[in-house]
Amino acid sequence: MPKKEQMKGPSWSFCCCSQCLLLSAVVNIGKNLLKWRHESDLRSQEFTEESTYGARSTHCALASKKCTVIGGSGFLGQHMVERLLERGYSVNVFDIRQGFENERVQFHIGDLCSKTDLLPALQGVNIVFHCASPAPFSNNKELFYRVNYTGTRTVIQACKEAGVQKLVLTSSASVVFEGKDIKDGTEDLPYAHNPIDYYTETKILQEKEVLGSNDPANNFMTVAIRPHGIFGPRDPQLVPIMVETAKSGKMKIMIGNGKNLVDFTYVENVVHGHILAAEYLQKDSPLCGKAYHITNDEPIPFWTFISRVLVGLNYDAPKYKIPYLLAYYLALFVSFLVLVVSPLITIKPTFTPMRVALAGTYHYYSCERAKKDMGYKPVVSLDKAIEKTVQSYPQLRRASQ
Ligand SMILES: NC(=O)C1=CN([C@@H]2O[C@H](COP(=O)(O)OP(=O)(O)OC[C@H]3O[C@@H](n4cnc5c(N)ncnc54)[C@H](OP(=O)(O)O)[C@@H]3O)[C@@H](O)[C@H]2O)C=CC1
Ligand SMILES: CC(C)=CCC[C@@H](C)[C@H]1CC[C@H]2C3=C(CC[C@]12C)[C@@]1(C)CCC(=O)C[C@@H]1CC3
Repeated sequence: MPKKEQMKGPSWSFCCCSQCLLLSAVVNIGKNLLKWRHESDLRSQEFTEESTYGARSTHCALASKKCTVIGGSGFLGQHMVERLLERGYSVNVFDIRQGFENERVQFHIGDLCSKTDLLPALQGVNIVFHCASPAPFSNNKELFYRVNYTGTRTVIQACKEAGVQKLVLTSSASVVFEGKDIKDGTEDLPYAHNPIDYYTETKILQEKEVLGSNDPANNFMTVAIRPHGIFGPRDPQLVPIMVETAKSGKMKIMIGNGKNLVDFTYVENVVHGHILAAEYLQKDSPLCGKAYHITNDEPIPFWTFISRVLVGLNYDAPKYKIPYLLAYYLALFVSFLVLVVSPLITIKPTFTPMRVALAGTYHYYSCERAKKDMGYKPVVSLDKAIEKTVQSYPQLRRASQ
């Protein structure tokens, strides 16, 4: 809407004959209209230029900017919150713990499996980002099922009850991965019949629930973002595990021939994909009820990525190679031994068939659908992302010997 002063009536000039008055009034109205039009063009230009979120986001961004990030204390969640605040959203965080301090954020601490806990965090909210999950390497099957599956059903019910219009789920590209090569996989690949672990099995159940609940006729729209291998500053998982493995001397051998391409996705790109999805998710948009891969769009050989991060932190890159199948059957054998001795002792092996599969196969995904439907383009290149990540972990850097 034009500002008040731009709406004010025409200003009268010195001659007071009726023709001059009329002429002057028309000229002034014309001038004011042109001025308003020009300023409103500038305003919308400014918005679309400052944002990388495309023209369609204008409507949504102006309509409602109140959101809740479920899992907002976690690695991805914290980055989501920071970017949303920068974009002018008002942000609630719902999480089982408070991961950081920020006076601009309203924290709601609770368990997402409880609707009573959830509802206060969803009042007056238009968009919910659901990026909470138990850690993928946990062995607790019951917890995965309870949080990822039944908990997500509770999130959906609570959203509907609170009148939330958009639900954006953080799923995972692994929902289609069965431990066999995937090259440039699209979202049309079927869900894995034999998911690599129980975490992935429950991510599949979760995604199906969220996409199945899409109901634009009743003003409830859902979309699932499938990132892969998220990394970046403050990640407690990927880089710390790599460094831990290197420190223990177990990072000397590459699994496979070292050529298998994999997606590693910088956290800011993942965040960008989520916000785009939320802003493009409209009643008539193709996003409704669909899944979208979000990657760096620069697949890299798994061992090249590992080596670049390790060398960046002053550790040695792995040098030796072991054939993939040999490593896989060895890991199967280790799992079998662990099972046999499990009544006597509990061992948590690091060398598991699932990890061998992740390290030795191709698994990279096409993000063409996200490019087409929401204008997605990574905002940070892989080179820059690795550089930023390495710099962000001074405490993990090996002192020069
Ligand atoms: N990291 C990766 O490479 C990938 C991750 N994803 C998905 O991205 C999402 C975010 O992952 P990431 O940021 O790495 O995970 P984090 O573990 O860092 O963050 C998840 C957050 O959710 C919280 N949480 C767990 N259970 C509950 C619960 N019952 N109620 C409320 N909050 C809960 C966690 O608390 P606490 O820490 O105490 O458990 C944590 O704060 C997840 O859905 C994951 O499946 C997808 C692809 C790749
Ligand atoms: C050889 C070695 C010790 C490598 C360390 C890197 C791994 C910790 C990561 C390499 C690929 C990553 C990955 C995930 C977790 C961390 C890695 C195994 C996920 C399983 C996280 C959750 C998902 O949704 C899928 C991810 C696939 C890739």
